Amino acid sequence: MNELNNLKPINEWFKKLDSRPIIISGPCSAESEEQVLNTARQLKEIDQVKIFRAGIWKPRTRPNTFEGRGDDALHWLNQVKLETGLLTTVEVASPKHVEMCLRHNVDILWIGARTTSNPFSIQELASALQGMNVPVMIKNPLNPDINLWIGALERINKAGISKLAAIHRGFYPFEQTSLRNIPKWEIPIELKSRFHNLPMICDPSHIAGDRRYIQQISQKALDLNMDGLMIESHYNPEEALSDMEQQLIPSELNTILNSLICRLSIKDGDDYNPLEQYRNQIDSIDTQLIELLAQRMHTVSEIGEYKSEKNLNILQLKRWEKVREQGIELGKSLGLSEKFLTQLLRMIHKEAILIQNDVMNDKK
Ligand SMILES: O=C(O)C(=O)C[C@]1(C(=O)O)C=C[C@@H](O)C=C1
Repeated sequence: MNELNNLKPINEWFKKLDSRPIIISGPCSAESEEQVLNTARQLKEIDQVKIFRAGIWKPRTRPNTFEGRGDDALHWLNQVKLETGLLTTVEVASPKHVEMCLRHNVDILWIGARTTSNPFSIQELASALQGMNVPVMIKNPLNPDINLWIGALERINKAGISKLAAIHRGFYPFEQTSLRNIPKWEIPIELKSRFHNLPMICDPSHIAGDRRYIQQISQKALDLNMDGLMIESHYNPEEALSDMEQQLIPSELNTILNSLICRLSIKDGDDYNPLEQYRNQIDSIDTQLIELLAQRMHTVSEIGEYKSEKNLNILQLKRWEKVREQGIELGKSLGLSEKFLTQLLRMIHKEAILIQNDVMNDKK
């Protein structure tokens, strides 16, 4: 059974997160104090940006590549908070990272795709987060396994984290594609349809791998009703030590954000329409209602045969009163109004009389 309890909408995580979509931005990695602060200062000028992201410990595919500045960078992030008022978020992959982030007042933690892929690591993080009141965002695992993603969300939620979000960053492509990661939009849609209250952020930078595609992926995410976007930015991407091609300078980010259309209402034809699910439920309930009514009328007809044979009255007042009373009593206890129940049962009884009338007339 799918279970995520007490999930809090992202707008309730912090007072500052009062608009939609939530925009998270900042460098792939915190490289130097100058880079972190310069980028943050430029991002602060963009109204929509509320959260500053930076990788501090970078789990890279191969060793001997830049793996982040580690603990020192936490001080730079604190500086960002003090100077710009932006909230901060950092990737954590071990209990030590969690402890360091909490000690340095990082506002929001995120768990990366590689970590989500490993339930052992997730369980260790869940134990470290037990009883903490810190928001956590969980990226999808590298492979398109929705259960692995759900499992990670459940483990962290079970540790008492109710400020929880999923981040869709696309899935590892086994073949070369124009995008760095395959979006497989059906997976976040399925996740959202299983957990309506789970905030969903899209990470267009990692899906794209190339800044040219970030606008269109961001728009698609918003069209799917996602709650926010995590987009990498760097004050000088040409000199970035990692993910150079996908980072935007803050002014480019601003242009993209201004071009995005945020749909406020759910329209027919959107790929994800929560109403559609309720309507499917209604359809299925209505089918059952009609089938049950048909069954009831079939029994009424059989009673009609019996009454005809034994020459009994169609109208049985005592029985009708009992049917009405017990129906109203049950319906009221389930929250239905007496007026509605009275009308409904009266209609059913009227139809029963008509059916029995027909049965008896046929027998004449
Ligand atoms: O119990 C019967 O005698 C019925 O025929 C069934 C039924 C009903 O619809 O519930 C129909 C007519 C009677 O007046 C009372 C009840």
